[in-house]
Amino acid sequence: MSDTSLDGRKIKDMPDIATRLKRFRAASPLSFRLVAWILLFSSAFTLLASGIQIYSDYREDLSKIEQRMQVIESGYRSSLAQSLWALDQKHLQTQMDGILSLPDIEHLRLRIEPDSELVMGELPRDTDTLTHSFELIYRDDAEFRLGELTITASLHRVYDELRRRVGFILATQFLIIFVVSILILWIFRHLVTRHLADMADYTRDLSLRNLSRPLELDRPDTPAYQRDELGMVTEAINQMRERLIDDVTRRERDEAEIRKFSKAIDQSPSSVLICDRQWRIEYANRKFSQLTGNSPSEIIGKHPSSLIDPGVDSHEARQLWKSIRLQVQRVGVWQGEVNSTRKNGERYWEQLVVTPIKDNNGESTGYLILGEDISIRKRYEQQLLRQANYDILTGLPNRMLALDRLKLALAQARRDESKVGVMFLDLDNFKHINDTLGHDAGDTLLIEAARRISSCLRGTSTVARLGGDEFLVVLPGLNGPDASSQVAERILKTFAPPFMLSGQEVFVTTSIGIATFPDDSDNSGTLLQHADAAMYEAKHKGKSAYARFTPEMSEVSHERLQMESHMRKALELGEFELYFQPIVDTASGGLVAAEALLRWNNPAMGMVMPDRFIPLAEETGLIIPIGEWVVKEACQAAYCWQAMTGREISIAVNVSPRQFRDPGFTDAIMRALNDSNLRPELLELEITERLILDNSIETADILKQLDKVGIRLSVDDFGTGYSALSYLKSYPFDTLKIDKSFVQDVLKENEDASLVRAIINMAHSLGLKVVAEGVEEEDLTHFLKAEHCDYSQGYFYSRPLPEQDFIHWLETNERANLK
Ligand SMILES: Nc1nc2c(ncn2[C@@H]2O[C@H](COP(=O)(O)O[C@H]3[C@@H](O)[C@H](n4cnc5c(=O)[nH]c(N)nc54)O[C@@H]3COP(=O)(O)O)[C@@H](O)[C@H]2O)c(=O)[nH]1
Repeated sequence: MSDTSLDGRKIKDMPDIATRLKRFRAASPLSFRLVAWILLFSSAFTLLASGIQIYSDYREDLSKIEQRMQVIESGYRSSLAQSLWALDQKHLQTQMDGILSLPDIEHLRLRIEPDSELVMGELPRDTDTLTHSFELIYRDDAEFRLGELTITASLHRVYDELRRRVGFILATQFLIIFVVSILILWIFRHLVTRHLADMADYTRDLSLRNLSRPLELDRPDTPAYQRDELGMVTEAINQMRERLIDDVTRRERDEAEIRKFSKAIDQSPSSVLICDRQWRIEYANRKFSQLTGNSPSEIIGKHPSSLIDPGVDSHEARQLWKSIRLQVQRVGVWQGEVNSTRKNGERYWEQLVVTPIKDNNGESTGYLILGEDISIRKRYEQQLLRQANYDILTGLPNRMLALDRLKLALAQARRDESKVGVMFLDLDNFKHINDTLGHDAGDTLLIEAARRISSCLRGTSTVARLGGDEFLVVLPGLNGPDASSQVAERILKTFAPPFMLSGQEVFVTTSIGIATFPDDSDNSGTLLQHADAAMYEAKHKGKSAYARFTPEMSEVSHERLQMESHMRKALELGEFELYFQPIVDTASGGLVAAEALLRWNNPAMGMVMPDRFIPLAEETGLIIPIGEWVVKEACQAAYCWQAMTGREISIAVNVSPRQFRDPGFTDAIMRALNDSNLRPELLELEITERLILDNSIETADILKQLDKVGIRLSVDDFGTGYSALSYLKSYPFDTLKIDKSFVQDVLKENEDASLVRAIINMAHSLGLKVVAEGVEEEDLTHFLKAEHCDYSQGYFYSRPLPEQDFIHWLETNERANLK
């Protein structure tokens, strides 16, 4: 069967008909063959009939001759006998001449008794003869045998007649056959063969490109013609043509579909492998090649297991594919993640879905393997897992994992009836180191501290970073009460050598609190609280110390917990209040701004100062809603004073680092300004050096954003941090606040006076205004005036005041200034 394509080649059924018709026409035209057969049969029949007829005529001629000889016998016997008896020779001669003149009689021989003979005529030599003899008897009283006459008749005439007839019959037959043949030929050609030729031409030309033209014969289109054989063949060919059109249309549609699917598979974002029933790869799409680096030709015919990971034990790979095969057969699908290897040896994770490809009968004809590179997701998951369980900076387990390990250790200890030590460690002065040497130094310190703590522990122990500078150590299977103390001492000892931070040697100590299971508690949460309480105790003892938990300590720890729980409700209960401290023009003493300072008025704890609760608020994240409340209240207050006094008084608000890093920070600031209608230029945000040293792009961006809308920015507590002057140039600060620790001592310490002087000059050279904090004495104001310090703030002018008192102060001060 010849294959058929859509490019216009002959369709598969066509050559049969076309070549057959062509063969008929070329080698043995049907009409000729038909005529030949008709003529053959009719000629044979006619010849047979003519032969019979000729033979019958021949027999009749022979019989006529024989009859004639009988007639001669009966007519001449007696007269010849008379003539012989009478010896009348003349008469005898006449009689024999008479016989000889008869047709066909050629020879007479008269034997006369006893021994004479009379012969007349010639015996024909080259032809057949018929002879007839009869005796001549004379009857009187007795019978006398006189002789015998033998008559010979020639068949020459009979044969001549026979020949003539045969010649005639053949001539007429030939003529008839010729004429009939021509006639039949013409009729047959007119009625049949020319149409067959048309059909042959049609089918010869028929291709998938010109299926639209139907076969039409040059015949009347009447039912009678439609019903005859040619009509039926024509109809059959046209039906076949229509079926072909349908087939071609369907095939084209199918091919378009197949092309579409094939393109979709080829361009699929997932890798696609198609395997045969024996799991030999038959097809691989483009994504597969991109993913693995293998070209299709390299993997066609291979088993997919060979692609998983050559590094992986081939037995393992085979086992995996065995289980995949079994599951696909049983369940119809296998899904999972496998570790594969690219051609260049790079390992990657792949999510695979393996399904059978089934035919219409539900039989598997092959297998489809869809793959997706999930390396990034996997890495991300592993990262998340790591992030969820490990501290990124030190690589130590984090709080979550540490608590898990603690719970496991407690469960084991319950079974073994052993003890578990829980240690809470906090680096002494970490905040100060972080603030002064910067975050990088702080990070280095944490990493080194983690290393030193770990070096003091056995493999079964766990050291974790809980956050900030806090570490937890879990010591399972303690032998005795002193074991944990010994570990604590070892840790304190490893902290004795200095740490190299930012190129300088720094001595850092740690405070350790210890709680023991089951002596102090049998519950992990409580043990942690107790260890924390013990750690605070150790800190109070003096740094570089450890303390074991005692029941009295739980009260301190309890207080912290209580404060946190109170703080969570404080906003809602309206326990926070803003105090305002004036910032005055150093030269004139007139009010220019006020700093908003937060106070917490808790019914149970009384007035709580920010130093006590702000760190906890930062630690717990509560500083974000609290800080938002502060900015909002401060802006509203400043706007009220403006309405009240008719003059614009700036308001300075402290922003803690945690607040600043909150993604909603700038929005919260803008909301506060919008809600209060305060001009952005009247709001000043006080930012500590610690935050600036963070040095992240986000910090710079947020500062620029705030500056762009006109909000003023000041560096708070300048001098207590790293004091890197470069950042003052890079960031859009307006004001620099010299920390009170320098200001307060300028009159006592020459060094401090020089420093303050230098800071003022430097700030002015950078175009910054300077605020001196902690101005408690009048003499200080003289110094600051002399040094051209722009603004001053301190108890000398006013302590932070509740709003009403501040308004009062404002009015009083205004009046005093007016005088
Ligand atoms: N993130 C936020 N931090 C805040 C907020 N409100 C306050 N704070 C921070 O708390 C710290 C302590 O503040 P406070 O106890 O209010 O102390 C301030 C003043 O009372 C004090 N001060 C002012 N003048 C003098 C003085 O002459 N002598 C002296 N001994 N103390 C004085 O200084 C504090 C203000 O300092 P500063 O912020 O650096 O201008 C404090 O660090 C606040 O930042 C808040 O809403 N959010």
